[in-house]
Amino acid sequence: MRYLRVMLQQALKVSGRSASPLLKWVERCVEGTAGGAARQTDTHQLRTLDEMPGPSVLSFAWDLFGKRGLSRLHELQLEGYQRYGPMWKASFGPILTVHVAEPQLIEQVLRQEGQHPMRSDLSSWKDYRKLRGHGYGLLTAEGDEWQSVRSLLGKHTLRPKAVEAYDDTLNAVVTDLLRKLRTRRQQHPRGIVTDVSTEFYRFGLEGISSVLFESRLGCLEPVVPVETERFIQSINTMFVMTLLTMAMPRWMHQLFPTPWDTFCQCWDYMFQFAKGHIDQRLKTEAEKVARGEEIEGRYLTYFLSRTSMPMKSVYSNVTELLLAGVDTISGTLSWSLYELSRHPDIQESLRAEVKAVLGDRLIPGAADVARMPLLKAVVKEVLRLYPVIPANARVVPGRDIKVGGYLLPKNTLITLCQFATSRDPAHFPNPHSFVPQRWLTRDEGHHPYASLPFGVGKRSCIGRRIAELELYLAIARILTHFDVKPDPEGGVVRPMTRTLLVPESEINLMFVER
Ligand code: HEM
Repeated sequence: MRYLRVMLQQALKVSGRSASPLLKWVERCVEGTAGGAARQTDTHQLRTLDEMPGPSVLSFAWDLFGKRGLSRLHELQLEGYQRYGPMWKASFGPILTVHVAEPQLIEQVLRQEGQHPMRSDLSSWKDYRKLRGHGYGLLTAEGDEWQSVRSLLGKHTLRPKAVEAYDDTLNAVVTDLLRKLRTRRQQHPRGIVTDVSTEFYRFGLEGISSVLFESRLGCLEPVVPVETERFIQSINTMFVMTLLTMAMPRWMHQLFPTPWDTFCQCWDYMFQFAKGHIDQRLKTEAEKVARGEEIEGRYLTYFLSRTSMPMKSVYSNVTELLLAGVDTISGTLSWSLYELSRHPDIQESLRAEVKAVLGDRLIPGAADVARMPLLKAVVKEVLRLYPVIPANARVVPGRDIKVGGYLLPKNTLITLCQFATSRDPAHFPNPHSFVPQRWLTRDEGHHPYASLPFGVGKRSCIGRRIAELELYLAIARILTHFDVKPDPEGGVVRPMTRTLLVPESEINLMFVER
């Protein structure tokens, strides 16, 4: 039935009637049978978890560990859908999780998430904090603690006006990135910057630090400070170890201590790094106050430290914000340039859009990028194809919930298969192709929950506006200065899961000075 829907949709779209009422009527009729699992609750008895299909514990463990499944977790979503339909259960080590791979069902879950949504247990992250006596940051806090930090931070990160104020700060970081790209291309006989993601990790860290501390770390200087490299390396290793430590029952940590020990060492360094920068920044402020100077901070750490939040929470929040701002930006910027280099026509149209808005100016501001619809469409399309968080999650504590005709007991971990939905031909024709134009028409024809790279609702990404601004400013300026081409000797780069979705191999790009 699902394929009938896809064929009907595509046939109508090919005939140029994508926005027609006919398509909507067909979709409604077909969804009444294929996507209507939810509606079964009205007429049928709810099914239990025992009746849900899914691989046996052994076969899933074999998929994960025997067939490199940990790095292919995003592909296992597509395979799971093919084998079991839109909902299936699987045991990820000691954790039983229900996979949900249709936007209608994801919407049902998110509409029942309650006042204080819980993403997932993130057991190993929380275990580490308990072990060391650290506080929780926004990523790991729950309940009232989460709510109060969210309200505080949201004032400075979610309001458009507050975020626009960061455009000068971020543009200064983009200026350094351009200089670094120029140096790197000059060092290569064919103007190629190898492994662009490494440079973009540094850009991500420099960007989020400038927003958090209003001071620079020097990540884009010719000689990168050792501690920032070590911080980035700690994030990478910690993400690899997250999946491993969560897939292993706790008693195994003693039998095979390396993953857990490495995981803790990475976090130790990240907390230490963040604390060092916060203490340094606050000391400078205190000295200014002592000299009777006015302090006028516009950076997040300053806002946090002026609240009644205990310092322990300031440290953990800043650590988690630093962490959240690195891989997310690096991955999305790498894939954006990778796809633009392979689609020179789209790159040219985007450059024309930037020029039309900027005129003679070279540096856009927040108000300028807001007038660049193709730029926004490119980032949306990149995040559809390569959602940084390929599988989001929710746990609903306290009560059972109904999803797709099943009754899910309270505390069930529900995996929201965003990678599968955003590559679903029922919602995105030609789903594996880079087609930013699909976001430019008013009636985009897909379910609103089909591509949710930043999540949705109360627990959605708090850094979304900052991330988008940073990406828009960087892409617009890179294209103003360079033609970006693929490395003629490079091949196709595929994504892989490392908790987050990252490029599986190096992305090498040719930067031609304009
Ligand atoms: C392309 C860039 C980014 C993407 C795709 C992204 C995506 C996400 C997603 C999917 C979530 C989970 C939402 C949910 O559970 O519904 C999330 C949460 C979060 N993100 Fe981002 N993110 C990005 C950049 C950033 C940046 C730059 C920051 C820091 C300024 C950040 C900070 C956070 C935090 C703190 C949370 C937890 C929010 C909460 O639990 O209340 N993110 N992000």
